[in-house]
Amino acid sequence: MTIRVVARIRPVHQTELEKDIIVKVGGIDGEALTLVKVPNPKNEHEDFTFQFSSVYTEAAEQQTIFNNEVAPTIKHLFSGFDVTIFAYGSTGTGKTHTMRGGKALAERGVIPRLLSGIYRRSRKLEKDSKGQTQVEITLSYYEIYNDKVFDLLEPPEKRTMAGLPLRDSNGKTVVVGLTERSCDNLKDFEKLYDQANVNRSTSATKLNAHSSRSHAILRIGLAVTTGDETRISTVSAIDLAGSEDNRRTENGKERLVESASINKSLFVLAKCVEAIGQKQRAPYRESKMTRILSLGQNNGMTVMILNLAPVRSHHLDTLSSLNFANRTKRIEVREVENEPIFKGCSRAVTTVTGPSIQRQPLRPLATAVHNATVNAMTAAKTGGKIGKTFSVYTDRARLSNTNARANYSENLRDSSPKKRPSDCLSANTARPNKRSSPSRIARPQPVISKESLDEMIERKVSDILAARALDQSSIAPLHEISDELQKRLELLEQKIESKEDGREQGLTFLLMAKQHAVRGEDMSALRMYTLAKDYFPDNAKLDTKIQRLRTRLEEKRDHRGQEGREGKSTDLGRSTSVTQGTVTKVSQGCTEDDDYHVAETPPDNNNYDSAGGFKCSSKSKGKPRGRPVQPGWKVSDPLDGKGIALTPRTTRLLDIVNTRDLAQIRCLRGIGFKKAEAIRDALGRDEEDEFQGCTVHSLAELGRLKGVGAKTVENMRVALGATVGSL
Ligand SMILES: Nc1ncnc2c1ncn2[C@@H]1O[C@H](COP(=O)(O)OP(=O)(O)OP(=O)(O)O)[C@@H](O)[C@H]1O
Repeated sequence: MTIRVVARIRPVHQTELEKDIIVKVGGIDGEALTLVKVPNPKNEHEDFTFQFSSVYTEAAEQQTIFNNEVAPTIKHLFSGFDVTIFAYGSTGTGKTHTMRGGKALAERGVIPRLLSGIYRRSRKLEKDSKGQTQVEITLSYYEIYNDKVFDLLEPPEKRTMAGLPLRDSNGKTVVVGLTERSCDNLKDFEKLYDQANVNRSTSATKLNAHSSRSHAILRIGLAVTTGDETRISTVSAIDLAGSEDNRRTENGKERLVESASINKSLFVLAKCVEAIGQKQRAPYRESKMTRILSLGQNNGMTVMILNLAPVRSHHLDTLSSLNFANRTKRIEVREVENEPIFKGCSRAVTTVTGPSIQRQPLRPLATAVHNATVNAMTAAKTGGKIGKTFSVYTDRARLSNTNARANYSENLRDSSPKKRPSDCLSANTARPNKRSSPSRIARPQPVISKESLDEMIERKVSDILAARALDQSSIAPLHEISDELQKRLELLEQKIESKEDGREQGLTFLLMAKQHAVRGEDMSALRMYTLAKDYFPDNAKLDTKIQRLRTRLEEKRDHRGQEGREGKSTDLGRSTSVTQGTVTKVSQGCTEDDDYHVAETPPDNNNYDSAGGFKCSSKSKGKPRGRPVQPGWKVSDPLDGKGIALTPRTTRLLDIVNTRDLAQIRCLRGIGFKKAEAIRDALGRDEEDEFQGCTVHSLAELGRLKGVGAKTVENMRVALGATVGSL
């Protein structure tokens, strides 16, 4: 199913003239309105024609738009599908009017009507099930203003300069720290919504007296619980800010900054749509709005309402919007409903259906009608002065659209919950068992030279990896592959994947080593180089570096030892013992700037608790510093475990990690929900549980946990510096 795009043309304003109307609408063969026609700015006698699922004129009422475009999605929302409804258009075209509308009953926009529909259905469901089914509705509402996210359910005084951060969680972008309010009835909703809208950034511009200066996103969470099964789905109703031509707005400085931010995010959105159309990687991360909207990535249903002004003064903006919408309508969205959550079900289920599976593949509708009127295209391209090109729909398109609305309802009916992520899982994740294909077995084996075999393998591997990156399910079936080829293919694929992972990790260690070395932190640099060695075992240059650092550290230690014996500079009380493959360090006075501190004496048994855990010398004397190494935990790093004293900062970091408490771990810098879960799972949920939970004793051990890595460790550690600084 593709994104449903419908166009709505607003009435002419009092300040505008009827004679300036340039936007015309039509239908194919006199059927429902689906066409928008706008003259070519270079040649008024020629029209650009665009086709959408539905087109609404200025006469269309709020109720009609809701009934036709939004009401049908409510049923699917209750079946566990996510729904996204967003209004797009340049400034003053009626986006806020469509989404929010006025206070009078007839003027109410899509959002209040949607809520009304949801409450009505909830009550019916609860009543019909005689209370067996319970529905909980929650709301969050926020705006993206100057590329910063602000909670609209909180008063503006509570805003921080930086706004709220975004995180990726289970394939969805979430706003961290957003208020979520439970809302039981329409009255409460309206109160909350009205209050929140007061908090929204709006200003008067020359083009709109109440121009939205931000993108506003209302998220309605629905949890339908029957017995021990809960189905969660979300509607996102988004009122985007409108693009502005600042030659016409005469915006002042502040408005210009806002405008630049709005235009930039809309530009990124257009780039995303363009990239999806060309099967390229979409630059979602270039703007917060595109990350949140995740056009083409979010499962479920997406409806875009394209708002247009009918008059000439908006001519270029109208064409630009139409062109954008024309591309958007080709984006496919996957109809996958959210998996139900069962009481007592472990989180591991969600990791299995993680981002790579839930995320939407970025590909255009292969069979989409390409709307291009050759004449119009040529005119637009050769136009010269107008720096915009338009790909335009032709009236003679073969697409039969006899009853667009009926088709839509049909589509929705077809998309009833037939696919569940878990059902799709095997299709998406399991590699096709090519050997079991009878056709393949029956086929005579082709005679292939070794060279061409190698070439075929490499090509196939790149194809598969590329396809996997885009969409697991889109891996093309492999034809005509012999058993031998298949075997080699799998081996090579494994090799490439593990090599890539390792290389990347090794390079990260090298980079960090260099950074430490530049800052003169020889001990840390040595540690990072030693870690990198595992990944580049034959690198002679690396050996030299490690050796040089060891020598330097030994010299320093000797120098300090000498100073100590001479009674000088004993305040730091540092010494280092560096032996082949092992750096032994014990802290006398743990400071903040270095993780590795040395004691005047080599480590002895006093530095360990009875179970082999670490005890900090001096400062934390008597306090056990580590926990016993649990069975199953492998300490292989020469720099780990015994002999290393930890700074307060490192200790704090390890303590947090060892709590296995997701909330605490998530507070660490660079750790989102997914990473926190990975860490917790790597350690075992609970020390007592069946995983035989283990404990992390050093940064190196932490860095080796799945999904962590040295860079993340360093980030967490550095960020903790401020909080433990006083220790
Ligand atoms: N279908 C419509 N019927 C009646 N009035 C409309 C309609 N669409 C828009 N308007 C009016 O046009 C004006 C501009 O609309 P609105 O503020 O919704 O535009 P917008 O696209 O949200 O603009 P911005 O991007 O600047 O926020 C408002 O006064 C609104 O009431």
